[in-house]
Amino acid sequence: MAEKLQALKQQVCCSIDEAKDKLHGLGDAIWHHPELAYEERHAHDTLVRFFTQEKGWTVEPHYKLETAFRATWGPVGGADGESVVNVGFLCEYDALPSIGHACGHNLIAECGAAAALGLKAALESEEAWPVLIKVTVLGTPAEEDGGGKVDLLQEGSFQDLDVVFMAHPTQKNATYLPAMAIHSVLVKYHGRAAHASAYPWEGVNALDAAVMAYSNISVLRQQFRPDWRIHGVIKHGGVKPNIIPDYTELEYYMRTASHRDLPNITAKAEACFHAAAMATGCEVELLFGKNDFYEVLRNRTLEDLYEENGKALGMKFAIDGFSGSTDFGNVSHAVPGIHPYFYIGSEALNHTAEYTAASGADKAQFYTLRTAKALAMTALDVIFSPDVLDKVKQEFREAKLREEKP
Ligand SMILES: NCCC[C@H](NC(=O)CCN)C(=O)O
Repeated sequence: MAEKLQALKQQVCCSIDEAKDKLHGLGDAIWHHPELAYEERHAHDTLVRFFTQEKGWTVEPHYKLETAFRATWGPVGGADGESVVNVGFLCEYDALPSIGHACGHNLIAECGAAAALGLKAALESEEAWPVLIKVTVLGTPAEEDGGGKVDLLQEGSFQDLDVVFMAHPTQKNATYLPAMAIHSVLVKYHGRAAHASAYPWEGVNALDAAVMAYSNISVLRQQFRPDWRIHGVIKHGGVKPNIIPDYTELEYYMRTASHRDLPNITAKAEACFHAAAMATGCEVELLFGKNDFYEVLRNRTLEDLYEENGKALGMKFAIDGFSGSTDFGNVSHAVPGIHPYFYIGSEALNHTAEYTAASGADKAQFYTLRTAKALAMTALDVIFSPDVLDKVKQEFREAKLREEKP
């Protein structure tokens, strides 16, 4: 049995290696054409074309969202009437404003596609399987802004998945990093314009409100727990020194280790925004982001299997580190899954121009496809032994119960 599983894992690796040029082409096409959240039309079309050209996939473009897609293969194996084990791989492909693929989502898309291709090839190489198996690739837009996975969850797109995999590029390999829950807010101050020298007393200064809000938050931060974060930018600050600004805009992200704390951090931040409005006489408008992201719910059974497979492929794993947030967090509360991180051959930091260069470099290919192999091998572990899937699901149920306790 163990030898058979090993041979199938070998098949995963060979198939991904054989497809490496077209997979590189896929990631490259997305990297060369960076698109913002919900606008990823080129990436969507590129991925849809890719899976349409591959044999055996049923492809649904514009799946529930304009720039989402679904590609499914199977079910295969098993006996009639048996329930299906549906393995999901996720592809992200949105970029950041001004700096392109500075978070390497082009590589996430490539990695998800590669893992799906590798797993399918291994499944095709074997005639008999103990269970019916289906492979699903979901193209999930808007991770950097909005949360396409949360939209898709609300549409029921994850309901028939048993287990779900994706991997995110960073500076090291890690089976898990503590992604934080996040809530966002756009803050608008409305004041009144006036000539800043001739009759400033006629003005109501919206820039003063923005600056006070920024300072209030900075003071508040000192009292935060170490696992809370708040950070913002001034998006509009006025137009000319001699016009008292009548409108300013800030955007803030509030993060906590658990989504249960988001209302607490939000209440504190709201007080800061309102205080600035009151002090300056401005009107304030708070527009909250449509989707909160949850922290990632861990599944150590899957993490351990992934680590074992990664190590067999030569990966070295870090055991700690920091992270931002991800809409995969919400997925992990609905379906057991993992969101490991992978090294791409560069020490550059995410969300910098240097990382954009690194995620488009040829060097990143080896690491991306190695990660895809480890994901597909982990999927094989789950499929090959029903006990493993039971353990994964049991751990998920227990984690949910713990998490739901008051
Ligand atoms: N508005 C959501 C921001 C998500 C963003 N995610 C990442 O940077 C990590 C994955 N791309 C964040 O700021 O954490």
